[in-house]
Amino acid sequence: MAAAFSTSSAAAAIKNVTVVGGGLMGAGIVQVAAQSGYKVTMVDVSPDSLDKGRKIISSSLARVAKKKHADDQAAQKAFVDKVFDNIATSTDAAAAAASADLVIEAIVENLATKQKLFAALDTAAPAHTIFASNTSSLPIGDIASATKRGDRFGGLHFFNPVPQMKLVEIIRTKDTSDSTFAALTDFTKALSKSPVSCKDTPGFIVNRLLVPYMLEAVRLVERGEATKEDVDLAMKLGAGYPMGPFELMDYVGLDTVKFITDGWYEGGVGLKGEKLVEPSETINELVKNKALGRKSGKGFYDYSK
Ligand SMILES: C[C@H](O)CC(=O)SCCNC(=O)CCNC(=O)[C@H](O)C(C)(C)COP(=O)(O)OP(=O)(O)OC[C@H]1O[C@@H](n2cnc3c(N)ncnc32)[C@H](O)[C@@H]1OP(=O)(O)O
Ligand SMILES: NC(=O)c1ccc[n+]([C@@H]2O[C@H](COP(=O)([O-])OP(=O)(O)OC[C@H]3O[C@@H](n4cnc5c(N)ncnc54)[C@H](O)[C@@H]3O)[C@@H](O)[C@H]2O)c1
Repeated sequence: MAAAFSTSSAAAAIKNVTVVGGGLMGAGIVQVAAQSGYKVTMVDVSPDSLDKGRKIISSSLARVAKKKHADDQAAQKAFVDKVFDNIATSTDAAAAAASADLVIEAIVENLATKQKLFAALDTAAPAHTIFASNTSSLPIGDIASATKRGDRFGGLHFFNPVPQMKLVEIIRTKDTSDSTFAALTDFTKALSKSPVSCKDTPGFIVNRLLVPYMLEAVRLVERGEATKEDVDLAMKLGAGYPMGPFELMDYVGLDTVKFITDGWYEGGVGLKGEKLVEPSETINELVKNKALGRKSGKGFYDYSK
């Protein structure tokens, strides 16, 4: 039981990591954990999805390898091979969780789907295994309520692109034990990321500020006050953001932005019915047309050329 091991042994006990969901975020988490020496199993629903995850990792690792070993192709290949040696893949989440010390979930942003997954993993994983969700917006306590290991459950919120973004928000619920929190903090540091901690509150720190900002950018354009191109340029050159809000929404995925907004507007604690997070017809229409942003080749902008 987590309560039985000390801070340092809890952290040291994490050797095998299972990441469920090998999309934009899951693949990134698999990559940075494998790069840091953990044995990682990437789980997704089908061999095709796992292939997509492997491709995300390959192209990201190629960039990292080029940076590490500029003119040495053999060293680049050796680096990439070494990281892939630490990565296994599976379509069987329960089997993967059975040998994991830490399970990180990065599947679709839907409470019932996440609860169903964790309920199944709870019976399959050993007692010591820590569970973490990478949810952008759902209460960690609600997800954890599907399990009997609330003390060994926390939020581990990474940012996109995972290999590049240094921040991880660590969320503790009222039940998360000190040793679980310490293990998640030490794991984050072992990935060379900088942790911040936050209570289990909608959007944690970053998304609570970022999502209303992105929605207001959409409303500004809907009101005809400026073009999306000018809004993006303005926020890059006038506020020093690396991407404008429309570029960033396309980067995050418009389906994810919609899941977050809908969830909060329909029932997020303290945000229900708030104008600040009112769903956007423009985003709804784009998602309906499968224009999900970069990952589908089109969103606010066209990436197909
Ligand atoms: C909604 C969720 O819950 C929460 C979120 O995730 S919100 C989204 C948070 N993310 C952001 O805000 C991202 C904002 N954008 C950025 O920071 C930058 O535009 C960016 C890092 C994505 C790309 O940077 P940019 O300078 O435009 O491109 P580029 O020159 O290709 O890359 C910059 C560096 O990042 C590296 N990089 C970018 N993407 C990478 C990836 N997927 N894998 C590895 N390295 C990557 C590049 O190799 C390069 O490294 P270098 O400077 O050491 O040579
Ligand atoms: N996109 C972002 O910028 C971002 C940033 C931080 C956190 N998040 C959160 O991370 C999670 C994943 O987001 P994403 O952008 O990687 O989504 P994505 O759509 O790119 O990937 C989700 C992956 O999960 C797989 N999946 C779905 N249900 C599954 C199941 N039951 N078992 C196994 N695999 C399953 C899908 O096949 C897909 O490959 C969401 O909770 C999202 O809110 C997203």
